[in-house]
Amino acid sequence: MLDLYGTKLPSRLLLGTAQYPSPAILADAVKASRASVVTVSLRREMAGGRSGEKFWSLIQSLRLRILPNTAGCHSVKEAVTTAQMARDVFGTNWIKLEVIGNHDTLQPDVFGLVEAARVLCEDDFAVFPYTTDDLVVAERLLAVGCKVLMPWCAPIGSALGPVNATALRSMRGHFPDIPLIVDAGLGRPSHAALVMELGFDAVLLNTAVAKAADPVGMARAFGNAVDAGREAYRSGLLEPRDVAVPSTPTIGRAVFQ
Ligand SMILES: CC(=O)[C@@H](O)[C@H](O)COP(=O)(O)O
Repeated sequence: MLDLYGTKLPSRLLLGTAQYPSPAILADAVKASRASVVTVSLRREMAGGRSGEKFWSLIQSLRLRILPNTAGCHSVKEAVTTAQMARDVFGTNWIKLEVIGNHDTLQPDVFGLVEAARVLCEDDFAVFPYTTDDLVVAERLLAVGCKVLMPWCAPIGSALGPVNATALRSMRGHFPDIPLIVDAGLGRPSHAALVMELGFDAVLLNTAVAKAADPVGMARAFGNAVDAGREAYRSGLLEPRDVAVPSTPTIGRAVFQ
């Protein structure tokens, strides 16, 4: 089972709740994915008025673990304040911490991220930092109290999939005991399977499901891909090699008449 801050979760898929064609499709997609955690944006809640209330009731009806996020925050102050409000609104100390540093790539401001994580960890938050695949930044996040890391594999919403699988592999190797969740940039179920085969503990995604022609079918496909990738990792994948190795025994000689 996936263990995040002492909470055991049956699924290794975390799903975002934005951009779905309708609330009903969102609910069906979440169920089809078998996700056990959904992310929710405080900004959306606050901006939504009555529709925000309905959305929140829907999310609650799913009876899943909620991971509020600080999506859209560009400074330490903004992210910390949003996290503190989210704790009150959603009744959880879990926070997916985003401090965005660049408008074009939506990549994290890793300096602000470490500082915001420090403040929030001191305030007893369970911080899930949305970060890059940089090992030094990862060390800093762990040093200030994060117990989970969430590296991107490509820019949010890009659907590019793992653009630097080598860096992800290296991250897994450096932090064998830290839960690592790939967050952002996954476009296809095969991308999710690939990062799970690398030994990542879970994936978090949104756009690839919400914007699919059939979000419910795509959610199911991602759920299956995550399971397949995890089982493949646990079953011991073969290392690729450059030379052929016969897969059929060739002892003896065939007799031709
Ligand atoms: C939903 C969420 O919390 C984000 O970090 C992000 O939106 C996920 O990325 P994709 O939308 O690229 O899957």
